[in-house]
Amino acid sequence: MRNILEVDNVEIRYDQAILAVRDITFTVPEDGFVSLIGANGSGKTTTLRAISRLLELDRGRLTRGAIRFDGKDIAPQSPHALVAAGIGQVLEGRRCFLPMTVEENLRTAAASLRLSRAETRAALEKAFTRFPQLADRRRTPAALLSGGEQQMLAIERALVREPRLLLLDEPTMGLAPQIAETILETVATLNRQHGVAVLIAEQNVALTLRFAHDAHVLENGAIRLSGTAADLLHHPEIWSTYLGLPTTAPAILQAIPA
Ligand SMILES: Nc1ncnc2c1ncn2[C@@H]1O[C@H](COP(=O)(O)OP(=O)(O)OP(=O)(O)O)[C@@H](O)[C@H]1O
Repeated sequence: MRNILEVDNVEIRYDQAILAVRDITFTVPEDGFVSLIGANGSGKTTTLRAISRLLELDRGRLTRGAIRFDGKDIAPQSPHALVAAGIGQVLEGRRCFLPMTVEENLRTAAASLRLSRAETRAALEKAFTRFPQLADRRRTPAALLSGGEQQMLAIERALVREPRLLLLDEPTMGLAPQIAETILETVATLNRQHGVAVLIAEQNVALTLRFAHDAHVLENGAIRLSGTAADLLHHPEIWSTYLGLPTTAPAILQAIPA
């Protein structure tokens, strides 16, 4: 399968000095679901923001290496052009317009992308089919939604343009386990049934490894471990560092095929 995203030996600095990430190399296949795992400050957000070219807003800069989306270097492209080319991003912190209703939030996203009326109607319908909870609350201001519903709305705002690659920055942060699972299940369905490639940054390692195909563990701005999600689920370092488990295989993981 062709790679929709290639991150090639990337180094990123902030303020021309602070080295945030280095030697980052990985790919996302066109039908891939790839997870970046790591503690606070390990470099997940920096990597995602580099891909959508939002780094400059934080005075960050790619100082080495290259990022290619769909075979093309992203460096000369604007964030807007990358959205038009097929990158959808759900930033950290569930960005939606709080005073606006669910429907208004989706319509605003559609309008900013200059979708036609028919396209907007279709996008709304798809959003409400994927997350029926949002359909029930379509006239509710986003401020009155639960954290999980706000995350669903933030994801749907990114999907309005039908991206080919969806970037998600810690979508399950602070959510109840059942809601976190619903969110990742929906993302996995999008990937499986609609062929949307996914790159997700997550601290919820156990959950993300259940859904991702491949994962990379970031530590202090560098990739420490890479592998299939199944391999990493069986890696003692993952159990001890990220799952808080002893380094002998817990029974629950024995059931998962290697
Ligand atoms: N705007 C910035 N200016 C300077 N340094 C920054 C900036 N943003 C991030 N960093 C530094 O870059 C490194 C990577 O941070 P980053 O936010 O990418 O990690 P993260 O894994 O996404 O963590 P979190 O889960 O907290 O978002 C950290 O050392 C952080 O302090």
